[in-house]
Amino acid sequence: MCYKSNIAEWQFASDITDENERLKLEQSLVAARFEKEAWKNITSFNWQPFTDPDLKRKFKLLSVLGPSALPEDKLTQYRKSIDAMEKIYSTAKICSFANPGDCGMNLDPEITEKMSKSRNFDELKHVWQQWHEQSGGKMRHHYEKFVQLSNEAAQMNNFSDTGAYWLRNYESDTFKEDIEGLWQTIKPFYLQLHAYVRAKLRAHYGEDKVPKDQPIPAHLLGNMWAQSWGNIDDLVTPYPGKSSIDVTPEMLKQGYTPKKMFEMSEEFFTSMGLLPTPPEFWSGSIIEKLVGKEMVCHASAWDFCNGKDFRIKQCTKVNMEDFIVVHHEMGHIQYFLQYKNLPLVYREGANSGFHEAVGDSLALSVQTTKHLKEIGLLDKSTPTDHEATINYLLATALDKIAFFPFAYIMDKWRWDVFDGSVTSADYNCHWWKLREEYQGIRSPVTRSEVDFDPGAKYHIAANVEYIRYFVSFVIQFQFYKSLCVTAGQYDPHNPSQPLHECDFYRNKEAGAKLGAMLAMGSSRPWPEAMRAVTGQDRMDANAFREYFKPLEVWLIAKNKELGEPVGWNSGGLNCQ
Ligand SMILES: C=C(C[SeH])C(=O)N1CCC[C@H]1C(=O)O
Ligand SMILES: [Zn+2]
Repeated sequence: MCYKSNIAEWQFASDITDENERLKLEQSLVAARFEKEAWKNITSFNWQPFTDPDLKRKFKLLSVLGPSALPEDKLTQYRKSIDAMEKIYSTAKICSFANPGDCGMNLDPEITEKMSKSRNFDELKHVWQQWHEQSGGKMRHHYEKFVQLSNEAAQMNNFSDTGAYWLRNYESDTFKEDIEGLWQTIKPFYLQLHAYVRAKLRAHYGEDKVPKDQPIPAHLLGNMWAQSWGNIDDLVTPYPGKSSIDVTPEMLKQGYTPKKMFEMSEEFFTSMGLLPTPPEFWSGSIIEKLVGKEMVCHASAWDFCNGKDFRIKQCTKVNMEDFIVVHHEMGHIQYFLQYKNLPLVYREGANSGFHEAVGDSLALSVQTTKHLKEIGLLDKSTPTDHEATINYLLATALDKIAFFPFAYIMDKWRWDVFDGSVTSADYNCHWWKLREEYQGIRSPVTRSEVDFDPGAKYHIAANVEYIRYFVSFVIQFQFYKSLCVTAGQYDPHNPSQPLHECDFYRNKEAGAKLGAMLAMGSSRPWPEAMRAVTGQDRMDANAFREYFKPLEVWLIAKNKELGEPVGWNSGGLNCQ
């Protein structure tokens, strides 16, 4: 709900001190008292029989109080458990592999950089294990407390558990089935990508390190959580030297700064007739890691609900990966701007996945060879023949396809924990069971229930629901395809205009269509917002499959040629 972003939270997130933690807690208790009063007013009305759809929707959305339903002592414990985990995560440090005396490596930027760039099997294993030990390994008891209190709050709101409370956002009785159906559509393609990447990793690290028919060791994918594999594109690119969308070297050569990255992103939005950011955005945001302070570096966008104060906090590095994240965060800001005049209760995304999809939909246009040439980050002579296309689609697939099983298990694991089918005795075993079954990856070191590896990921430490990103990675291709058709940049019957080359930069019609949907906020059920952009009223993986079709054909043929088995033998993890 809009009023959740407030100054005390911002202060703690941008300057982690005991005093700021105390003030944040104090502020959240004040907010809880207000919410409880408002909730008592709302629920004193017999609103279910109301006939005015808009009034009824407002009462429906406001009639769920959330964790503030807890008595103050329990709410305090609930907040303290989450704040403690977020603080552990955001301040955790490890010692360097190469220089064991250097024990000041932070996740952002040192550890992330190492996981992305190192090709040393043992160094990657060291960094991976140390991070999991210093982050998740220090949180288990906080998480156990959080689960108990969060479920208590959910039940006070008439939900069976926290998972059910989270799913109300999607307003669908078949949501879990719909997600499973989308995963079944995407899974065959994921298995092909997994097989190909495993073959390439085996070629680099050797059969003993990356066995043919086994899950891939989790520390070799260029990312701490193996959620996006784009950073190992150099190891897996099909046609080396042909072309690469990683324009980081050119960004550095041209002296790009985080400020320039944000200004370029804003210009992409305004080129489509979308809204510019107000002065408060530039004066209030933190777009580089602060020196001499501990801060939450995980990127976030903030709406202070006064119609003019909107901010981003991001420890931006000058590279292509962060250039995409900048667009992701600016997509949140654009949504805030578009719905800022709606009643507070409607200042949300149509559902949480919509909010995550806005920036990514535009980033798909920004990253095209066509657009990168347009803004001078790619040489005009860069080829766009079939081999270049396969290189481009594979690099994109390393981020967009690899992500699905990770996003799915982030909440499958929590749904299972919240509904009680997994107890704390099996937290870690169940995590690795899902990681192996869905992602086909395995821990590089032996794990036990001394460890708490889920806590090594921000969204579990900070209690941020995650299936929103799974939804986003499906619908962003529906939005992208529809905006491309509107902009006359894609015609399914014209092979000279493939979907993946579409760039709707400066197209006002596409901007108007997207802006109109964003301005709806959460005032209408999300299928109506979906229809406003795509004409469809459901999530549909076909746009995604259409985008990657040339690559899927190529991967199937390549894996056959390599004699690479598709899939893996599961290690038969038996949790208690
Ligand atoms: C960039 C953000 C802030 Se909303 C983020 O958390 N994302 C964006 C993609 C997936 C997820 C992650 O980093 O795990
Ligand atoms: Zn986001």
